[in-house]
Amino acid sequence: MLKLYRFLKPYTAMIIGVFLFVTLQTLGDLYLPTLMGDIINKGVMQGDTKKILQIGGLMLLVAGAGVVCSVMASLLSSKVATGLGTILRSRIFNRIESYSLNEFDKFGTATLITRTTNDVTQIQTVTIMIMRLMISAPITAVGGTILAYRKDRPLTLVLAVAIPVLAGVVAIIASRMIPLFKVVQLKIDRINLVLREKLTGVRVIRAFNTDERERKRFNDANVDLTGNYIKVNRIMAFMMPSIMLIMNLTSLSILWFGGIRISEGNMDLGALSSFTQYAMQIMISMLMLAMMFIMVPRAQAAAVRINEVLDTKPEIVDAERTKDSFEGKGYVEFRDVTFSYHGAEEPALKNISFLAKPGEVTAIIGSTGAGKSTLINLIPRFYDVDSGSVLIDGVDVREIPQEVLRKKIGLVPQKAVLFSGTIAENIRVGNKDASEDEIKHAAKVAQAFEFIENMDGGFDHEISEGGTNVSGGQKQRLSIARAIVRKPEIYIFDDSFSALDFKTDAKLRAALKNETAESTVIIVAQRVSTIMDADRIIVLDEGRIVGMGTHSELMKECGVYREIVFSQLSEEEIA
Ligand SMILES: Nc1ncnc2c1ncn2[C@@H]1O[C@H](COP(=O)(O)OP(=O)(O)OP(=O)(O)O)[C@@H](O)[C@H]1O
Repeated sequence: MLKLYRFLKPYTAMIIGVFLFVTLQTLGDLYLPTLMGDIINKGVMQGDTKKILQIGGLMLLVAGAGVVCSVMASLLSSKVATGLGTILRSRIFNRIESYSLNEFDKFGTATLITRTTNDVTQIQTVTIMIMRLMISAPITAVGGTILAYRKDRPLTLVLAVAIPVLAGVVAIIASRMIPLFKVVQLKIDRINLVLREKLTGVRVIRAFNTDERERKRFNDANVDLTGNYIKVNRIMAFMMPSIMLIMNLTSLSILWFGGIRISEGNMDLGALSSFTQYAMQIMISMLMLAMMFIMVPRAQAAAVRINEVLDTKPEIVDAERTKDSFEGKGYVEFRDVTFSYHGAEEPALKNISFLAKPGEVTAIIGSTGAGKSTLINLIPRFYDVDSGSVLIDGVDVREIPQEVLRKKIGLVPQKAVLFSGTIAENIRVGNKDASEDEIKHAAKVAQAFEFIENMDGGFDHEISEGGTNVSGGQKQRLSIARAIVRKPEIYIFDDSFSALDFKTDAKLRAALKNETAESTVIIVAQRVSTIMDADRIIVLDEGRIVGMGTHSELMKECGVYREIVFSQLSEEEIA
């Protein structure tokens, strides 16, 4: 956790302020029992009303000042802790933003959300606690003991017995509670995961009537977390009465032995009253310290999880020496590329070599799981190759700054993603400087103009979260318009026409032809009709290229291609 506290640097002055106010408040609190003793001895016992009012006034003043200090300390410590929370959240977010897909695969989204929200809140809460108690608890414990000792030496023996007993009980309880606290975060991760899947997959869940199964999954995770909290609270329930018992027994012993000492004339009533209060202050401060030691490991677990995110360096970073002078505009070349996902036994792509040129359409076809999307993902450098190289305009993608590389590419992913906001804003994601006319033109090419115009508000129509208020085909067309408005050198369509009917598919491809005349177009498709007239068709099978050429060439030479074609087209269409 200390590692995270390096982010507290901008708050140094405020932290010093917190420590100062807490110290003043604690000193005030320690002074009050002495004043109480004085009021009894010098005022009440002597029947001196003036003295009572005098000391009483001073007590009010000290208590009032204590309240002001406490309010100030609370205010400043809250500011520091929430400030730390803000810094941590933005650091985590920035780090996650820099992750390549490998790191996303490694963590999973549910835990990244818990780490950015819940774990940071843990750190925030404990930081306030630490700032308040780190100073006040030791001062109270030590100062209280000295002052109590000065009031009556032999009576301190009671404390010498009570404090170790209290410490022992708290240690036993803490040792049981800390492991339970440590697993809370993991259980919250689980709930987040189930909840996320349930919410994003609600249509499938309804369609397949798996509500019961999902409810059970959520209930299991929920009951598991509740069970954990119940265990914690059971221990807490045992802790409070035990501690109160020890504290009350201590008070009783002090009053008992103090009474004996008073009757023997060795102590006065004022000293006994002060001593009792000091004893309580000492014990409460020890309890607070114990609570801190219980809470810190929980925050420590959160800190470890946050540090894991912050310390995970993205595997894909810009090279120290990057190149941005290119020998062309849109050449994509794979040279003997082999790639495996982390932890996979077999490479997803093996010895892939081909060249896609500007002004040409290169299509990739193959059965599901053949490696088509994987191949596409290597072009914008979402993953790095194991061996071989992917070159854009003669430069290895690993040597091109990622921003420059991705500016060259207009990617339409397999699963169209829309963000909440207007249709125009969604298209503008492709090019933030696009004019209204450019957006309309892109929509026209993507065959989206008509349906957009028919919507309430047209281009200002609001897309709901996750794009649920547009159809699958509409989503795909908006996603295509987004790529077009970018005017990239390289277009990549990853199975982006699958949700379109044949007529719209054909119209869109015809309109695209003019738009992409000078660009390199790479199309992944399941439908042969979509790619039949491509300049080059690459046939992938189990991660290898098993055929490359035009439709007619492949019909003659490539068995796998023929098989795909025969399974989809009628004989007239083939001819
Ligand atoms: N993130 C990942 N981590 C591990 N393995 C993966 C990952 N993504 C894909 N794979 C595996 O890599 C292989 C190729 O997957 P890919 O998505 O490239 O196939 P595809 O040809 O695009 O299939 P489809 O047409 O069904 O989309 C598959 O065996 C798949 O299980």
